[in-house]
Amino acid sequence: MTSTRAIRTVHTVAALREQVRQWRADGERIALVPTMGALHAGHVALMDAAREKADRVIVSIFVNPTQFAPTEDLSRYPRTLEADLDKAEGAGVALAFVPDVAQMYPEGFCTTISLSGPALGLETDFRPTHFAGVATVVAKLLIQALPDIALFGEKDYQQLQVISRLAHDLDLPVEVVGVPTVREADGVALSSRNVYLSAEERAAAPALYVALTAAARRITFEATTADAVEEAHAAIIAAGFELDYLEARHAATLAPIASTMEGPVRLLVAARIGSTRLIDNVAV
Ligand SMILES: Nc1ncnc2c1ncn2[C@@H]1O[C@H](COP(=O)(O)OP(=O)(O)OP(=O)(O)O)[C@@H](O)[C@H]1O
Ligand SMILES: CC(C)(CO)[C@@H](O)C(=O)[O-]
Ligand code: BAL
Repeated sequence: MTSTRAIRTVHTVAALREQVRQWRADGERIALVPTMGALHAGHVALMDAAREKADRVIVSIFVNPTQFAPTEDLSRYPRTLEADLDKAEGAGVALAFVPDVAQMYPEGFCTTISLSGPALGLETDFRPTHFAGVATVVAKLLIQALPDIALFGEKDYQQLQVISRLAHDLDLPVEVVGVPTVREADGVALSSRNVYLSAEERAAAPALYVALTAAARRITFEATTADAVEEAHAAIIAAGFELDYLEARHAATLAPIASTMEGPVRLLVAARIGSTRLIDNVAV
């Protein structure tokens, strides 16, 4: 069957590499936007930023099993490939790389990346195997596509710092670019997992961003982080969430930080409401 789409879809590393080889021969600059699909306006912002910085944009769509713990939502994670291809095409993406699990993890696959630094604490305290899975799949994608730049959302702020460090430490010849979080009008960060929220849970969801921005304002005044974090903690619990973490960290290293005198501060939160786990973060 011949596709009528302007976007080309490939499923194998060999086909991805052949397309990249042709573009490189034409002297074109290439951007990669890694995703797990279920694309929304947050992903489109990454693609738009990629279009501004490169001649050709590749989006990868792969729900990576190795970053999910056995108890997590791998089986129910939203999968909307046709709508995703429409959105990517609308955003001017030239190529969708849509591998299956056997393509990414063939029989006998047994290599993972071991992390420290920005991977310590926060998400890792609650999803201990998560970043090893993310780092391994992102390293594979970067080596498969060899883009000039790769774009990631600040919504997953710890992931962005882990990947920046990974690319630097492994001398991957790619510039890692962070893109600001796209939010709903009420402040809720767009996320594929928002579809899990009931109407009542969705109504409570802005509490995360409201509490974070209030804490950021207070820290700007007081310099110290502890009291503002405690106040935000209480506000989020009062809104009906169970808190995994709410912490002030150094914006680049993600080391714990007590005051703005020690460096730039980022506030990061993960909280659960019903069966949904949301994350968010703001700069101070
Ligand atoms: N609201 C957003 N603003 C900017 N970037 C985003 C936003 N949501 C996701 N991204 C980025 O899109 C890329 C792909 O993310 P992913 O496919 O996991 O989507 P997601 O909405 O974050 O889903 P999940 O619910 O799994 O967290 C990541 O770099 C992520 O940070
Ligand atoms: C970077 C990523 C595509 C790796 O699977 C994923 O963690 C995501 O969507 O943020
Ligand atoms: N956007 C992060 C992917 C995950 O939570 O698995």
